[in-house]
Amino acid sequence: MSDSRKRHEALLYHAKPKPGKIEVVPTKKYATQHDLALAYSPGVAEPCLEIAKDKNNSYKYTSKGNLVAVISNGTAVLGLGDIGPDASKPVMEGKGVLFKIFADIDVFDIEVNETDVDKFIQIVKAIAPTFGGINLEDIKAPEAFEIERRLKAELDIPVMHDDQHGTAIISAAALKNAIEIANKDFSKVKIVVNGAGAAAISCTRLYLRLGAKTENIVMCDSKGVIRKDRENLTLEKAEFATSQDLHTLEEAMQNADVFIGLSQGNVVTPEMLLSMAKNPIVFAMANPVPEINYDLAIATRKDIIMATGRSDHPNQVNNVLGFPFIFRGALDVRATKINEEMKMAAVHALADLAKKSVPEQVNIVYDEVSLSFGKEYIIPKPFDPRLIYEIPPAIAKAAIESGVALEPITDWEKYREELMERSGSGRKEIRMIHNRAKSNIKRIVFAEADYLDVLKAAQRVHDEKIGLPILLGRKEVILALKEEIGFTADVPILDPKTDEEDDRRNRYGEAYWKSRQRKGRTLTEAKKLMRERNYFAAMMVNENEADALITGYSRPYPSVVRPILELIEKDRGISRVAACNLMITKQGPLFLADTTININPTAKDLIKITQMTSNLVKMFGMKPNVAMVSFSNFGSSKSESSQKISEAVAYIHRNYPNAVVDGEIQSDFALNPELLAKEFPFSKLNGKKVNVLIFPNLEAANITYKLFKEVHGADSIGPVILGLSKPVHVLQLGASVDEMVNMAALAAVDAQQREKNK
Ligand SMILES: NC(=O)C1=CN([C@@H]2O[C@H](COP(=O)(O)OP(=O)(O)OC[C@H]3O[C@@H](n4cnc5c(N)ncnc54)[C@H](OP(=O)(O)O)[C@@H]3O)[C@@H](O)[C@H]2O)C=CC1
Ligand SMILES: CC(=O)C(=O)O
Ligand SMILES: [Mg+2]
Repeated sequence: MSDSRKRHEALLYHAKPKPGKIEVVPTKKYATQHDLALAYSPGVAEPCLEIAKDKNNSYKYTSKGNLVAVISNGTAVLGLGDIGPDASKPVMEGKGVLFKIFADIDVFDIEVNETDVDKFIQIVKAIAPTFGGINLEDIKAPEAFEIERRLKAELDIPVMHDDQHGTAIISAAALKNAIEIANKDFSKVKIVVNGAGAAAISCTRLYLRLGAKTENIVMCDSKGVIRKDRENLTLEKAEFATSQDLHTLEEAMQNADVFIGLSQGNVVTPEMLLSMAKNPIVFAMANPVPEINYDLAIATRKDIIMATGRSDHPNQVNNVLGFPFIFRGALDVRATKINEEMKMAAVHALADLAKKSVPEQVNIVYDEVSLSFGKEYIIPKPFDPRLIYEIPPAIAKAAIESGVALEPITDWEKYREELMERSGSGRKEIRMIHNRAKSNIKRIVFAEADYLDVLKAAQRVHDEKIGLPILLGRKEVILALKEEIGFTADVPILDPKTDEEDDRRNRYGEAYWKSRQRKGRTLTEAKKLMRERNYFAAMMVNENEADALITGYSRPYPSVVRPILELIEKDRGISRVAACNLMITKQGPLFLADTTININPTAKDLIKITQMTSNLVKMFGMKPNVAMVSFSNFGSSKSESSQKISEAVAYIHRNYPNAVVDGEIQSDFALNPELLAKEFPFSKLNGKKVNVLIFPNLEAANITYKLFKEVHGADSIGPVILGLSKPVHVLQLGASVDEMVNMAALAAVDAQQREKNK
């Protein structure tokens, strides 16, 4: 995209459909006069009086505890310099967005027209009662140092100058990892820091705490190398003044191992990079234009480890990875400060996270095949969903241990769950299934492991200890893909077509033939069929050589379901199988059936589908509340489809009077308790939260589940086949890695359950 297109797009993004990026949203009901009498006068007086008695009550009755002020005077806005408070507002709104989306923290952005240090401090102190924390942003050095130091001392809520400490934490974590990858030693690396402002000084101080040596550091400002013989140095610059006979950045860069840029765009040349030591580490962090362009840098040196502050290249070293999570941890224990211990805990947590295997959704967001720790992935990506539950606990723990937490956490598991919920990545039900799968590891065959996404799912199942994957498919392809994605674990790989599997094929073929000999199959045919992956995999489960099977990623659903139904017996008492999808919606989990198997079920089929789905719901630890949906309500239409539903409902009511099942009912009545109570108070669903929808036919069910997925972005598990005697599940063609992992977890729990019921 051309520069003028980019500029136009950025302006349009900020201007339309509403100017700006953030708005205030009420968190309480405000629909009726009664609601307003609580929200405002007279009801509001009560919390006011409670807070007047004890100001700590503001954490109980107001949004203070989750509200952070992002405050700037616009004197050092990104690398744009002193552009003033008005012009800084888009950046401050942007920080507000990042606080919210990454850590569910609410923000008021406050742009202050004041450069005098005393007055600025006075203003911040005066507004501090509103907030649970204060994030100072884009305030230039040296004023930023005094402002932060005094506010920290004089306020009892966490105060952090993001450009100093957010940047220091992230860049220190990234540098720690880069040094490890480059096989260098923190105590020996020669570091050039370009810039001697708020960010540069704090970053360098933190590197010293990680083992860097003052004598190995050369710092430059806009006038060149900061030497001891320079006059009128600020205290902070004097801390890093060198006695080496160096004058320019160009001289300083010679043989340097590390370049840290926190200055201005385009001040580093390719020649300077070429003069650096072997395997140089270059963090060009000025925003929006780095000290040297990313592409130019990597074209100049093949051995470079390169990072910028931008999101459009690998290795984004930017404080966005820090401030949301640092404040989250601090607010959650009501820390009075953000201290050195908390910062160090964040450094190590971030550095360690980069070494763990990366969730698929991160690969998807960043359009990567497989991110893994190395030169182009030295630090986690901001959209990594693990940040919210890995970083704040580390910070909260450090706050508690260092004695600055007013409300220490004791139940860490619960806290982790809460953090997951905040990001929306929690999905309680899915986590519950994952956790249960982990409690008793089962062997899961992935019948199409020679497909990249299937292999990635198997890798996650292995790494997250959800199950023990057995990989089926073309062995050489699996081995090559395993190497590509860094799946190093030694797990079984079976190729049903090769001679190596002769033995198994013969055994499986014979067992299959025995069960089908009166249905027209010959032994030769049966053995030949075992070359086909789905037959082979299903027989593995039948013969108890695997506990569960996941297949269907690469072929149309019917062509996979057919052999499965031929090979796997139905459960006792089941004449027809069905399929259910669990959708994780904003209103909670919803089980939909039959989404993929019975095109036009009869009343009898609907009864069975309801029973099997209810059993699945119970497997998730929930009570089924079943609405049998239609286009009509309780007999309002005499159509064939409405009548078959009402027939099924009548049967269930007669034979299972305690089951919470009702219909036929329209889906809006089923899902809206107030509407239901008003119009159909007699319904068994009255006062219940419906979590199962049984549809009159496959068309309606299938369309609905796909609409949920596409329009609402609802996560799903399924289609789960109901009614088979073994945990065998067929994916929809092209299922995502997440869907496959969820399905594998469910299959494992299914296997555990059957083991228990034996
Ligand atoms: N990636 C990230 O997460 C972050 C990046 N940054 C970036 O770091 C830069 C500095 O921000 P911040 O510290 O807050 O600002 P400050 O205003 O506090 O400091 C700016 C510093 O840059 C120096 N400088 C300016 N031009 C040059 C030059 N040509 N060569 C060497 N030094 C120069 C100034 O020198 P002098 O002292 O002589 O005026 C000053 O020391 C900005 O580009 C900002 O975008 C900042 C925070 C986070
Ligand atoms: C990222 C940031 O805070 C800055 O560049 O100022
Ligand atoms: Mg900043």
